[in-house]
Amino acid sequence: MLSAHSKAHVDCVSRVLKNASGLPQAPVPAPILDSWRRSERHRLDPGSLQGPRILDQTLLKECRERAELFLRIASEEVGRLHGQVRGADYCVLLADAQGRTLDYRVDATIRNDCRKAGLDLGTWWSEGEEGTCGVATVLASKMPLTVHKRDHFRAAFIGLTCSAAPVFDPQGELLGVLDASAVQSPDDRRSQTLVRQLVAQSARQIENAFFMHSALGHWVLRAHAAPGYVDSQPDYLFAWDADGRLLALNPAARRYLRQRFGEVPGHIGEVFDPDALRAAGDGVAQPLRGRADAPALYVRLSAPPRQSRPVPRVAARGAELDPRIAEHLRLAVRVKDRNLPVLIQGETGAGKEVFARQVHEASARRGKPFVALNCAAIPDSLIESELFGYAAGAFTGASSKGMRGLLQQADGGTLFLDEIGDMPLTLQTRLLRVLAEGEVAPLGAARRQAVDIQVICATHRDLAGMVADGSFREDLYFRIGGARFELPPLRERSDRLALINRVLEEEAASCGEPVGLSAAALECLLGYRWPGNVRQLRHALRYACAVCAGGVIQPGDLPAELRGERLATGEDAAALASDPERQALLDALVRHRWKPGPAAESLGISRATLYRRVHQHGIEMPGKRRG
Ligand SMILES: Nc1ncnc2c1ncn2[C@@H]1O[C@H](COP(=O)(O)OP(=O)(O)OP(=O)(O)O)[C@@H](O)[C@H]1O
Repeated sequence: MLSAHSKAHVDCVSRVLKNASGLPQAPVPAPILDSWRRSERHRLDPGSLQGPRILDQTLLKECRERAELFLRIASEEVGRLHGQVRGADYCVLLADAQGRTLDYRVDATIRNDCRKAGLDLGTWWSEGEEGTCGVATVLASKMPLTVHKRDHFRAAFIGLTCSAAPVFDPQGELLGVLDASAVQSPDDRRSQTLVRQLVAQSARQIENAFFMHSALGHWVLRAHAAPGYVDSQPDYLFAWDADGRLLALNPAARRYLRQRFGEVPGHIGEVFDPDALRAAGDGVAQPLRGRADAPALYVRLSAPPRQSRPVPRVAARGAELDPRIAEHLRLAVRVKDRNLPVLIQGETGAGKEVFARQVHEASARRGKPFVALNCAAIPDSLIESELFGYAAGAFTGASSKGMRGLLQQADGGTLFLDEIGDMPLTLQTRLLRVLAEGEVAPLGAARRQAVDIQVICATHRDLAGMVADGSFREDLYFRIGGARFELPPLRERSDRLALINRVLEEEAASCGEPVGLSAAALECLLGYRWPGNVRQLRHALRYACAVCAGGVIQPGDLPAELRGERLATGEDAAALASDPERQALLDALVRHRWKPGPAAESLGISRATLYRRVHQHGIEMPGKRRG
């Protein structure tokens, strides 16, 4: 039975579609009206209250794997956008070119409301099925849009406001859609203008980061109509190979070329005069006039890095592990080998899963399966079948062969349950039974099956507090918390330098070429608070590897928040960087992997003098805790 509100919506859609050409002014913007017409052609029912389709876990995993590079490059910016809009209760979705939500950020406080309204990881937004909605309508129109409340075609979504923008790859293909949505918003569509602009800006940042990734190893021209923005926010990006063949363009550069040449030329020499290009070096941004009477743009040209470029290294791999973590590891292995469950607590991104894997690998069960489930990353409705599996034909839509659950897959090995605090109460009860009885009952199966598993759980939540407020079972809390280990946050770890090196090596390897860190960039990394811990470090270095030119990461290549904090503490980064004595000290320390003896020797000073100067210049030696 439709509510009066939904019924009014259905009447409005029918009236508008019948009379749109006769109305002096349609009540919705033209792109929305076009989408309503398409939705009608798809024979969708505007009165339908059904939520969107949701991918099953296997398909979601496959889609995420296929879009791995896109998700990896976009991740930093998706998080940044969420940081900007979460205060106003927006969630952020990143969908692929088919409209499947593959990355989703939402605050725990609004997660349930969003889920009820149809927003979740794995939701599949196609205009043919869901009608006019943020992601699908942007996929069809290929431009940033707000689909506000009753702009949606189906009544199921008329409470939502969705502002979305397309993301194109450097060859001009649509990669997906970035979207910020809220369950509650004022009725006036203009209230969403700012959010739409933020989303469009973030979509551009993802496109530019994607461009930089594709342009690795090639000539890159950054350009802007104003000289001051060439480095920080270039509007146009062009990349070409040694023969001048244009390989990658960001969408603005593609539009620029289409407007001036009618189509995209194949060679950079058709766009800019080669002599003028040669003159545009790597120094101050130069004005460069394009062919076809284009007005001059300010540009900076970056040459491809030389293959055998010397890369500054900062410390040996495998440097010491933080002693607290080493001790936790030793104890956790002993506890696990005595068949006691291990509970890992720590801030988000602190490396709880990495730690759990290390414990498994060092335990007697090494070589046996290690199976992980993140209870916060999949819908409640899927956790049950993921964990317990189901028998053939257990429910409508179930696979005819049935499915082995993770508990069975982990038989003989270790099951890692991440974000255990997000497990629904009903499943907590079933899990408790499995742990107590060592038997699992798949959905719809006639018989129970014996399983031999050791469990490691992790959470960043206050489980004791959840027990107190009744959202976590006390008996399960005691059963999984045989031994509890608190992982220190990255900012407190004494092995930060070694971690930075290890993660940089891994990220550079996935870019396919060596990348080094300048001393100033290293300082930014060492001095930052890292609220997102090692995950944030990884994303920051991934981003920096994608955007840095010349194979050495400079402070300007790091995400803005890392640079911002340094300035916010009152230090003037430019002044620091331009102090020659400080720079010489840092260079020597970095070159000698922070070993004071060799660094002092290379500078021709004693160790005592080196320490004094390091102190005078406020340089923090890695391995020392900040006071
Ligand atoms: N010791 C490490 N060496 C290299 N990378 C690490 C290390 N610890 C964590 N990471 C990286 O940091 C990211 C987050 O790690 P992990 O998933 O283990 O954190 P978590 O604490 O389980 O996160 P969450 O709280 O979101 O569940 C991953 O990309 C992982 O590769």
